[in-house]
Amino acid sequence: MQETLGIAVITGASGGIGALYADRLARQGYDLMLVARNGERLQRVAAAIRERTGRTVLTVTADLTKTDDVARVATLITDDPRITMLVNNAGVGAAASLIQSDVDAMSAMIALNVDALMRLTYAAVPGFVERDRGTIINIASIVAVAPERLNGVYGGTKAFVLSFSQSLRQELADSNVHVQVVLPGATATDFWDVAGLPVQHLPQEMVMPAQDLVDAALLGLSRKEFVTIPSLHDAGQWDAFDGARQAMAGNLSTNKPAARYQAG
Ligand SMILES: NC(=O)C1=CN([C@@H]2O[C@H](COP(=O)(O)OP(=O)(O)OC[C@H]3O[C@@H](n4cnc5c(N)ncnc54)[C@H](OP(=O)(O)O)[C@@H]3O)[C@@H](O)[C@H]2O)C=CC1
Ligand SMILES: N[C@@H](C=O)C(=O)O
Repeated sequence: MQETLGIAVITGASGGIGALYADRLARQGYDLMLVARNGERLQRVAAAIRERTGRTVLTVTADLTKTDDVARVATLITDDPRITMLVNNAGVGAAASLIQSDVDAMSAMIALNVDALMRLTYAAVPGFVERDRGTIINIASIVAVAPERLNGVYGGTKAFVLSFSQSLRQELADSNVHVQVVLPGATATDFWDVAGLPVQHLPQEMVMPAQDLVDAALLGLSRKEFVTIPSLHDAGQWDAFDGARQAMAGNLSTNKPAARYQAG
């Protein structure tokens, strides 16, 4: 068996995109720590990967909307110097409008998509910096830049993931800790059932198989990409969008209101 590349921690690994990351990273030579709520599904994913790759696969049953569970996973990450990668993938979405959404469910979504991701990143980064080695992969969404597409709270959580990753990347620029943020478009997983809009209801030309999404994202990672949008065919569109943002950034804070806001 090839030597280990360290342990990759993957949240939301009991199915969908996370389970595919688990498979692909184990094949690359990572041992795994897989996190999700459904222990039985996690065990099945882990057993299949052990069988296929011979890698060591640990499972951690945790509900990442719960403070104590997040703290438990954070401690596992902080305490284990063999961990070299964190894939912040666990997340839920919603298709309902603000008026039709249950505000407690929205709050739980923020706890998972934002707070858990932030806390686990805080748990991983200091050790990665100290050892000058590590990779953080944050799974955002195209709704980070197109929030009108689905539920607004969901879009807001993914905008957080993008902004947080942009800032983190800048902060870690002088280290060997790499940050990648992945913005999937619609991907064929259980996500859509959980979100309340079966994937069959989407135009099928917009829906990517989950295997293709993960393989493309990992190819982007191997090229040291920061932002990876597998479904965006014209990469120049992202470059123009981000270039406009960066050009504007230097003009956003001044000591006088703009002329259009000066009375008279
Ligand atoms: N599918 C899509 O179209 C898109 C998905 N994404 C993002 O991709 C990521 C993965 O989603 P995807 O694979 O599609 O969805 P799935 O619903 O297939 O998988 C979600 C995973 O997250 C886990 N999870 C859900 N809630 C919790 C929780 N409270 N605590 C711990 N784990 C939890 C689930 O496991 P369990 O139920 O066992 O806890 C499951 O393993 C999400 O962040 C999503 O926002 C982004 C853009 C598009
Ligand atoms: N990226 C999906 C959700 O997050 C979508 O295409 O809406």
